[in-house]
Amino acid sequence: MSDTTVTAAAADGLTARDLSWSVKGTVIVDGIHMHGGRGEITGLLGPNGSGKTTLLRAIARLSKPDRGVVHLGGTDLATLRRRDLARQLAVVQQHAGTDLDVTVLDVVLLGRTPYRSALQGDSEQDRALALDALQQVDMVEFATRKWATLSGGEQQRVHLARALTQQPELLVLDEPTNHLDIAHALSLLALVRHAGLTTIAALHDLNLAAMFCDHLVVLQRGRVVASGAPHDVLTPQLLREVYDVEADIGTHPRTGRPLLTFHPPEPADSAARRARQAARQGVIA
Ligand SMILES: Nc1ncnc2c1ncn2[C@@H]1O[C@H](COP(=O)(O)OP(=O)(O)OP(=O)(O)O)[C@@H](O)[C@H]1O
Repeated sequence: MSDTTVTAAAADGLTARDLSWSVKGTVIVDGIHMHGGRGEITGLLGPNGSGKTTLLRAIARLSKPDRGVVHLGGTDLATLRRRDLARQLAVVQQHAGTDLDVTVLDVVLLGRTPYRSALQGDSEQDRALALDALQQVDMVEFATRKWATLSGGEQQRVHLARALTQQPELLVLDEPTNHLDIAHALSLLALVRHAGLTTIAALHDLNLAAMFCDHLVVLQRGRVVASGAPHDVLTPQLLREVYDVEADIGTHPRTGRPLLTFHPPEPADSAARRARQAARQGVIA
């Protein structure tokens, strides 16, 4: 059986095995094993600096892992040429800005690049796909606007439109809601769910993660410390141990998903919390 041959375990969705990445001798993500079900949203959680972006970059082959493999539908992503990889996965990164003097529609049409030759222009079908994606993210009236004039949240929605226009199997989203108001955050995640793509998304808002993700993976200091269904993962104990916060976990009356209510920290706890946070900043052995 060749490396790229489908195996029973890896055929369905995204599987990372023993994925590790380090910089100048410091291990940033360490031996990650995770699975994202086909057509499901897997939420990647963890405090600032826990390794979410680094892991997403290694999964998307934006950086080369030190070791480990990533399979999508049974294919080892490391075996794909750039163009084939771009047909398989689309990435929406944090701070993915560009200073180019281009329109919003031009940015979305970049999603069609993997499907055409260097000399080929945009087809009518490309434009129709791009405009449809802009419609879905509620940005179609901005199609002719200069990209650089958009707000952070508008740029984020356009980046999702570009990723959808790419028609990938896998969507990799790094904090896709961080610039969005609550209405657009909810509608963007609902749109992602409706798209039915295998999706892995780093999220900071735990209530949004609970509401939209099928599966959660929690990172702490570059390692997976919990993974499973939202109800199983989001416990008061995990929130205390990983985020150093106190919370009550109820059930959303309409969705049946976990509903988190956080306790404001007591002023007297601040010094102890800062000390615990400083202790957590340690380098991974
Ligand atoms: N190229 C690099 N050189 C040095 N340190 C790095 C590099 N890339 C990442 N790190 C460090 O690795 C750790 C993990 O970073 P990463 O961006 O993956 O965290 P994150 O979980 O996405 O954080 P956040 O929630 O703040 O976005 C951080 O401490 C970061 O400073």
